[in-house]
Amino acid sequence: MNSIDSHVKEIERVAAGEQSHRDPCVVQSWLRCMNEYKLDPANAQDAYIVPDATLREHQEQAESLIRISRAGLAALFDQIAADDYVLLLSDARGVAVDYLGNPRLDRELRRAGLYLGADWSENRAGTCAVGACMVSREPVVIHQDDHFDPTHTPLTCTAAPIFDTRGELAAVLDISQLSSPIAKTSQRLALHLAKATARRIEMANLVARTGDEWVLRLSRTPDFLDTAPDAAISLDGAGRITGLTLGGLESLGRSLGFVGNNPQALIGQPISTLFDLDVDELPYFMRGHPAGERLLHANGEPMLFASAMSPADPQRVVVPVARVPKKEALDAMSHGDTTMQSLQAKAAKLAARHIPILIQGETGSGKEVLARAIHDSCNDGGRFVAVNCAAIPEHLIESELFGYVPNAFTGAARKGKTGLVESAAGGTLFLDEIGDMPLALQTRLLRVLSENEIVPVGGVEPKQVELRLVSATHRELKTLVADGVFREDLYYRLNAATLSLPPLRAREDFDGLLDRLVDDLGRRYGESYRLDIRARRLLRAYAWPGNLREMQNALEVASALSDDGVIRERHLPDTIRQPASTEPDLLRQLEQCDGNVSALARRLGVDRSTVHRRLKRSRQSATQH
Ligand SMILES: Nc1ncnc2c1ncn2[C@@H]1O[C@H](COP(=O)(O)OP(=O)(O)OP(=O)(O)O)[C@@H](O)[C@H]1O
Repeated sequence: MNSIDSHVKEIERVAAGEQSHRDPCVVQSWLRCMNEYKLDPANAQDAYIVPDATLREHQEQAESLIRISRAGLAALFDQIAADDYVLLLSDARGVAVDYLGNPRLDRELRRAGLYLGADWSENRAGTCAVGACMVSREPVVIHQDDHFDPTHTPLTCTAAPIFDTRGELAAVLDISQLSSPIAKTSQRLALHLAKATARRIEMANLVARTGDEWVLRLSRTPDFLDTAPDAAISLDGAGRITGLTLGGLESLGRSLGFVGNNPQALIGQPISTLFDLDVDELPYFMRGHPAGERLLHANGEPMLFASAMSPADPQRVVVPVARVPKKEALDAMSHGDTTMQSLQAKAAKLAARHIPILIQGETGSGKEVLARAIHDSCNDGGRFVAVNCAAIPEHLIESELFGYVPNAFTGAARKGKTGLVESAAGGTLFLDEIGDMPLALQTRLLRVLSENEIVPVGGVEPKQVELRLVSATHRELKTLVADGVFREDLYYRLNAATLSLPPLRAREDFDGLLDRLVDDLGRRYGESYRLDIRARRLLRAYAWPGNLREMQNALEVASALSDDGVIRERHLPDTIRQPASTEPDLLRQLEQCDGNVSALARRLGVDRSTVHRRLKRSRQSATQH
């Protein structure tokens, strides 16, 4: 009898009621496969990967959990990658929506179903770790011939459930290997790691979703109370339990006997049903008090150590713009965009010396923010003085910039006036729209740069000024030189150190910027806002001619229109909500991303193969027309 036959016979004997040496969770799953799903163990089926469009739908629904889980999954993968484990995050329907695996094994992993988009629901795939975990809501190891379908018996798979803050199954974390030692005990460490990571993800999810509530983190010992607690619960202002990390709480409850059979039933109950604790006492359990003394009691008995995070706890929020320490202002300008990173490094070096800097970039791309960041990054005590050359009437620019001596001209103040250049002495003069500066003044500016001196209107005595000049323009200065309206010598003087800000549509850190602006709005209005996936996709797909300023305004309006803090498609301006781009539009958008398919894929929120497919279609339709 070959091994497949003996495997099938064993399952049939178990189904007929024979005792088995297998773990109870395996036996129960086999019985479900035979009796409920009517699967045939002799009928081997290949792993099933859902179509791209279906996968995207699953990913969109799990979007926030995927985002919150990412750091935990990456840390886990680092620990297990050397042993050729793959890591799958499956949603509550059993479809792998996130995946980390060794690209070297890509083809084998895909064939085995250890891959993005694989459907591991038990009624389709038979006994498997994801499927059994979904049904039992318990961590499981399904090792080799524990699998029901003979196709999967080479694999070893370990899964742990991830619950949402109300105790519903949200996802399953699975780590698997294509081949493994015979002994099932070889997977003990894998089980421990999967459980620990699932707890961390539940914890991160609870903290991320309860911005305006208290979070009470619980631990058996004081040692890791603030850094790696066992479980957590969230509490509203009246001290009622609004959410919990079910996996952690169950395991604590089991060992301490304090939770009862069903921690989910705690939702809505006052915290006093669990511990001898009142909401007013929570501040005592915050960081700053010795961890060893933050001990919770139940019925007078010491129970668990606790660490409370207040709704305004700085650990819970992204550092707001206003609170960015000045020295780090330059770093805070981007969130992983490579062009910005090299620009920031260049800016930091230039700022350290008094070299004139020219910032180029489309309107609203952040030229003034960059100029301020340069000033703040090495503030030597002087002021940041911003002048918009296009906004001051031409006949006033000279006196505004250079000041004037007493009674210099009719209507001038009797005591004279200090010019903006002089008031920036020791600091930074920011000349916005420098392309609009009249020619005569350009000559005087050149003198400031080369001689470090100014002569006020009506005066003869030059005054010494040391300052950092940062200028900005959204126009092509070279063209202005060719047209004779911008001095060539000044152009060369400024052009030596040019910083070109990328437009928003080309930024690789688009999502980071978006989240940052949404967080900033939340802080400004004391609310908590988030974007739903459709709104996010529309924002990604839009071309943003007005760059960050336009995005900031759109989000400001959308957040005001949202009733529950969720920014949805209908809250966005019409210009952004217009129907999804047509195929010829796609070519235009590709151009805007400098032909970079990965950048376009990120912007549209789809994968690269989808972009390639759509581009092929649009090129075909372009040649047909
Ligand atoms: N890196 C950034 N992160 C978040 N917001 C930013 C960033 N850069 C700019 N902004 C926001 O975008 C808006 C436009 O920025 P800024 O005024 O610096 O642009 P600009 O290029 O100088 O515009 P213009 O050409 O019209 O003068 C501002 O409200 C600013 O707060």
